[in-house]
Amino acid sequence: MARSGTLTFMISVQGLTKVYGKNQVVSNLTFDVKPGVVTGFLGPNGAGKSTTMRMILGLDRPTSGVATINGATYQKLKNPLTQVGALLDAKWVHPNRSARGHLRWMAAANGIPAHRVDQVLSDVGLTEVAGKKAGGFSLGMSQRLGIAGALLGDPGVLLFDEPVNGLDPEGIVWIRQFMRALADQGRTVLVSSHLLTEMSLTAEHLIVIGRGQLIANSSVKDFTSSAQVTVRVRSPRLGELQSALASAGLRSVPLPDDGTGPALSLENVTTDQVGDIAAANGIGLHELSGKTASLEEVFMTMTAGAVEYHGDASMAYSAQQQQAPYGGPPQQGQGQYGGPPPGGSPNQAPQQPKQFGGGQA
Ligand SMILES: Nc1ncnc2c1ncn2[C@@H]1O[C@H](COP(=O)(O)OP(=O)(O)OP(=O)(O)O)[C@@H](O)[C@H]1O
Repeated sequence: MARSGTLTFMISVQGLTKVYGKNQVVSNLTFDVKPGVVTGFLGPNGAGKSTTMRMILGLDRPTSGVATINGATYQKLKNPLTQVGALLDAKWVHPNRSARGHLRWMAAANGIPAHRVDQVLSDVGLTEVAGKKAGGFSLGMSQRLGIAGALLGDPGVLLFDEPVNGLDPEGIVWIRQFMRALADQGRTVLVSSHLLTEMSLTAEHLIVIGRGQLIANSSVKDFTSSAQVTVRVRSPRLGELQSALASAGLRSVPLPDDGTGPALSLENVTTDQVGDIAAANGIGLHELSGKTASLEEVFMTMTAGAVEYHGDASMAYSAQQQQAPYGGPPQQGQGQYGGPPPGGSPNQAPQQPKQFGGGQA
């Protein structure tokens, strides 16, 4: 929980930088992630989200800067799984181990009481398939199992890397609601995604990065209201209208005739302004329309030029991800997931996660 009366944030990133060879993949990132809201960590593919999360979790060493959880680096946390949980790769699980067996192993390796296993299985709706081999789980079930693992130590801080990737609509809604419930309990929840629309439905706050650099750190509301409005106007007296608009200080650009006749386009003005100027000059209009950029258009504009295309480096990264998984010693068989789910995906309604006891921070 937040430390009342202090400004201690649950996750704090200060000047975090990571260089691989000649590539600076995370550049001087500074931000805090606060409890009680879902914070979206947004950026195009290759922007550096996973690398940042891995540095926060002590899995990658920063080239410079520091990331802390509850005021300490991951390495210095006492009983780390009781302070922070993470889902980095849902398929990271021994395929021949049952869901319950996997969690029992994790609990035993981290000194967590065994009774937590059935609690978190119930929280994520996997009780009925707890005895089935995790290797046969659907992606949605695997994500639930990964989330159960992250919750095992009842931590106040949670990180989820692209948790909705590849999920069906039902699974996406479930995860969205579950994340919000976790935040409502006072936890700090950082969720990465490359999809702004998805994040705008899940998160209240956004940290946006492109090419490893901070692009925005704002509420979803502020971020999305920065969407640009484009006004399109047609008139039989277009030349006169353009002059009148220019006299009023509004710059317009002629649009090619799309079959409806020549038109003008204006940015960052309202249809009211254009209509008033036309009326004041006695110019009739045949069309006056405003179009707000979609969220994805805003995102694309903001991160333009910041999209990293994966080359050989991504292969190096995949190889590295096969190393020690988060939360315990390495397991065999990582990435060998396959086969149909044994009992289909658990269709039950999302349950509220167990009330967060707090007290860790
Ligand atoms: N171990 C590594 N060695 C070399 N380059 C790496 C390594 N890990 C990551 N990178 C590179 O760092 C950049 C950022 O990768 P990262 O996975 O952090 O981005 P991301 O925002 O999480 O994107 P994605 O969603 O595609 O994984 C990419 O260019 C990636 O290839």
